[in-house]
Amino acid sequence: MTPARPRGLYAITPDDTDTPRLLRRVEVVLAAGTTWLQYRNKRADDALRESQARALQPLCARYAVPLIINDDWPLAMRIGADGAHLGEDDGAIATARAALGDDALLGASCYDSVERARAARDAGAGYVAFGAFFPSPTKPLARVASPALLAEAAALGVPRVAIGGITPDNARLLADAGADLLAVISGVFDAPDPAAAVHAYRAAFLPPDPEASR
Ligand SMILES: Cc1ncc(COP(=O)(O)OP(=O)(O)O)c(N)n1
Ligand SMILES: Cc1ncsc1CCOP(=O)(O)O
Ligand SMILES: [Mg+2]
Repeated sequence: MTPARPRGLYAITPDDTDTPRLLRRVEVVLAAGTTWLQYRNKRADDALRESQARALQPLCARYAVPLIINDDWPLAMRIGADGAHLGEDDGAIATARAALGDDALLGASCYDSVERARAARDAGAGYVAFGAFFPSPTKPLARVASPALLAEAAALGVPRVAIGGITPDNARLLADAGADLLAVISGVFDAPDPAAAVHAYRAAFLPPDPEASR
């Protein structure tokens, strides 16, 4: 299942229907050091989602970054992606686990509920995601979660992902609260310098820089 304790940035693609541009934007983020990449595109139709996901595969492979497909585990299975991420409307975790096999990265949205996370883990989720922790420009109506949830979920024994309105300025609060991965769309892809943003998110997992407070 999920390899030992991944930590860092879990970048999620923006709704970009221009495939060459999407690939250019993603490559900057991969080169800067994202830990995982999720392909998510709410503006693409099925055919475009499949072709974009397939185009991202060799790029992710070049940087040794796992590619996880949002919403659609059959697409992940068809193209042999590294995994899938499922929310409450995206099908049963147990069905996806049975189809994708033990090695797939399989994540479940758990919103603000540790009970939901426990059930997802028991059904085969390899990581659990909570949020939104902060107002999200991408999903303004997302359910709200409190950082204390991340510590409560530690006992589940699977990586904990935080999502929703995460910026370089609030990232450390979530890392310190127990998040293993910070899932981010706008904070990375809408940043004036996406590579610098990736570095800033990664820094949230490092000891504080004593020079910064001088
Ligand atoms: C890592 C991660 N966490 C949560 C989500 C949200 O999933 P879902 O609730 O299905 O919402 P959509 O992303 O489909 O709008 C996610 N995609 N990734
Ligand atoms: C998919 C999703 N689920 C909860 S918030 C969110 C969007 C995250 O995007 P951003 O990092 O721009 O807030
Ligand atoms: Mg979904």
